[in-house]
Amino acid sequence: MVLSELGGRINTALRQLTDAPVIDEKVLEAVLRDICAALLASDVNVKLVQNLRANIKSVVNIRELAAGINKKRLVQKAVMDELCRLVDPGVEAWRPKKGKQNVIMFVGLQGSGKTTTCTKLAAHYHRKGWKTALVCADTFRAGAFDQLKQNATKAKIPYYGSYSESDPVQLAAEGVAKFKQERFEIIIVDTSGRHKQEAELFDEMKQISTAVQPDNVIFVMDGTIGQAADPQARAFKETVDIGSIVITKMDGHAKGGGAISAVAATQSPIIFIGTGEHIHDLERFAPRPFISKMLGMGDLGGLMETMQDLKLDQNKNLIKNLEAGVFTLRDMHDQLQTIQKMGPLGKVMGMMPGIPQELIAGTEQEGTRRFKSMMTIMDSMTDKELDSDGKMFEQERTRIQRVARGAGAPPYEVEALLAQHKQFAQMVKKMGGPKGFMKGK
Ligand SMILES: Nc1nc2c(ncn2[C@@H]2O[C@H](COP(=O)(O)OP(=O)(O)OP(=O)(O)O)[C@@H](O)[C@H]2O)c(=O)[nH]1
Repeated sequence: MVLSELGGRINTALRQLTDAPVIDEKVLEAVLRDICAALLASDVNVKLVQNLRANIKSVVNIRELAAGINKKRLVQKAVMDELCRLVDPGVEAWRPKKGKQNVIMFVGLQGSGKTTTCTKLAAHYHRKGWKTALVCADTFRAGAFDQLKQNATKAKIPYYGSYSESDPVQLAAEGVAKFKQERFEIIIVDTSGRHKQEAELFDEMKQISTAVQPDNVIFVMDGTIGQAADPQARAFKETVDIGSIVITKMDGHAKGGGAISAVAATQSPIIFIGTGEHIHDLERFAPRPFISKMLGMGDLGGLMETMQDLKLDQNKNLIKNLEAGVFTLRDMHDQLQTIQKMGPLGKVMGMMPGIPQELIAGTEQEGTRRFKSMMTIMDSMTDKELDSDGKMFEQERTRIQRVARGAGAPPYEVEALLAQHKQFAQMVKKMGGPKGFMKGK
């Protein structure tokens, strides 16, 4: 899962607030030190980390806080707010307009994932009912047109390109003109990349931009890029008017922090992240849900969208329960089962509230093992237990022993699962109800 290790480390740092008998400046210092170290290890830009630390310290002035104020919650909130600010330039992301010919131009270095992301984005809009087309203006890399053609054909998306025309500006202009005339609503233009920020690449980008007059320029950045992200993003921003960012390769072991900090350099919002090589491996990005997911707190909005996209109707009960602010052990059990149906573990997992962070971290194999162990524990519960809020385990602790025996697992694993469930049931309760998060959906 994206940045799950960073999320885990930040959570560990924050746990010091719970463990300390009194929260004083020393404790706050230790928490901030560990959070900053974790961010730096994930390649988040050094200056941004320094700002984050200073901002939190200015909000949480331990010595001057009045008695009775919940310091732990104050620190947690300040950390959450600052992490969100890190990925939020405070600019509203561009949105295509219905009934208009929206031209989107992709830019980025070679191999950053432009061509792949163009098709992913086209497929995304196509799924949502927009009349979408692709234009390949990458004449630099010989295989680029074939790659786009292949992906577009698979996704049933009309495309334009040429094997013989070598002028990318002309190709782009022709393709866009053709699709505009045919009243396509989303016209995505793929451009070529180069090994590094060369003058030639930037000249070409400028010329294409002048020729097609894009409504939005998307800057595609490789998530594994590290601290080099900052100068790269600045160089692109100075040449073309970047409107939004997509960060790719955020699956696997990408640290991601470097690319994420590019938000500050470009002052442009990240709109999607790429999480794999397949056409559906594109996740919508929004600051708060992303941070919430990174910290293992789930992303209900993203989850709902994915469930709708994948037409997972069998989860009607879960949706009903979530809306009512209820989250039983059976809901947790069903969530895990749903993951199995959704394909590779870890893909959708981070979006699901109630899925322990430890399950997401580490390799696919480790995840699968932990996943199976949780399923076995829940399969050893009775129907009454599964449909409950888990309190009966606290009241009758022999139930824990019985389930552990049945699952062949140590009792502490059962307790860990129950603790996790409790935490998320509380969160769901807050989000449900008349004013809750789900009501805005
Ligand atoms: N794992 C993973 N791989 C990705 C992702 N996005 C793209 N890739 C892979 O990255 C490689 C480069 O992607 P391309 O789309 O060809 O990159 P490009 O920016 O168009 O490259 P040029 O046309 O040479 O400029 C391909 O092997 C893609 O499959 C992603 O989100 N995750």
